[in-house]
Amino acid sequence: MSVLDEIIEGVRADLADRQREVPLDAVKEKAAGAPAPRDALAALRGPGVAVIAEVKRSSPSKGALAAIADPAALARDYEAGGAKVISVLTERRRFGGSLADLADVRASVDVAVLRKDFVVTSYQLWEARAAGADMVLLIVAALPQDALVSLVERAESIGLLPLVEAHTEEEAARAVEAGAKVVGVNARDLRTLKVDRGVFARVAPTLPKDVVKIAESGVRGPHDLLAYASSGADAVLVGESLVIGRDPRAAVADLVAAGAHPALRQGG
Ligand SMILES: O=C(O)c1ccccc1NCC(=O)[C@H](O)[C@H](O)COP(=O)(O)O
Repeated sequence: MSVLDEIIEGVRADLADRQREVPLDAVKEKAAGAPAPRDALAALRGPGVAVIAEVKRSSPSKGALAAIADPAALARDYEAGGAKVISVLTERRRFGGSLADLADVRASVDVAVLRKDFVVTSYQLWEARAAGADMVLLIVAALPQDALVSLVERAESIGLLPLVEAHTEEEAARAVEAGAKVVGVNARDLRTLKVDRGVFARVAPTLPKDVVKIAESGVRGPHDLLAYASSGADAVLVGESLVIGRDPRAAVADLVAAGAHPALRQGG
């Protein structure tokens, strides 16, 4: 069994518990009362290379990273540094996250918020919207194509912008076929956890021009952002290097400054 399979097994078990406790209609009712979605697509299409900063306590590859007692305070620091979107890992067993973290973050910042999890059913989309999420991650490797297509459609229909994640050219083609407007290319192979920063340069050029391209994982500082930008990244998604550093606000600001360099893309 791969790491991804193991994670999804745990996600399904936790999901079954929540579905027993809270019927879908109750989640939908909560989603109806959630604040209107923020325009994440416009934020990502703006000038420069956007920074998506992640709230990440732990990971299967590194174990415990940072305690993060107050995710909302961390998110405010990220926003003050210039992050365009805040990503919140809501998976509990391996990442130490929760939907409560996401709701706290969403109530504390003015930028869009991404639910980063292992979504396998539309119930999780409704949960995301009910907690205030504006974007949701869908991982191609975790979903058969018919499920991916229907989750992309359902996400959009309830006001969530799907970020569809690929790791290979074949997965990127599946993301586009499923109708993704935003595709993330993850340098981390979720089956083996190996990080290869060269993956983005191989996969991103196969994506259509109008698709927003996000380079995920392995950003240690501005030099990695610049390398991804030179291969066509519209945005980078950064977790570990921000949460383990001493000054997350300054670390984001350094990335944002690098991404605003006039030699890089200017949006549109
Ligand atoms: O981070 C992991 O070890 C991991 C393992 C298995 C599935 C997903 C995993 N991470 C999710 C992510 O994609 C990253 O949190 C995100 O891209 C940020 O990456 P990084 O900046 O390298 O923390």
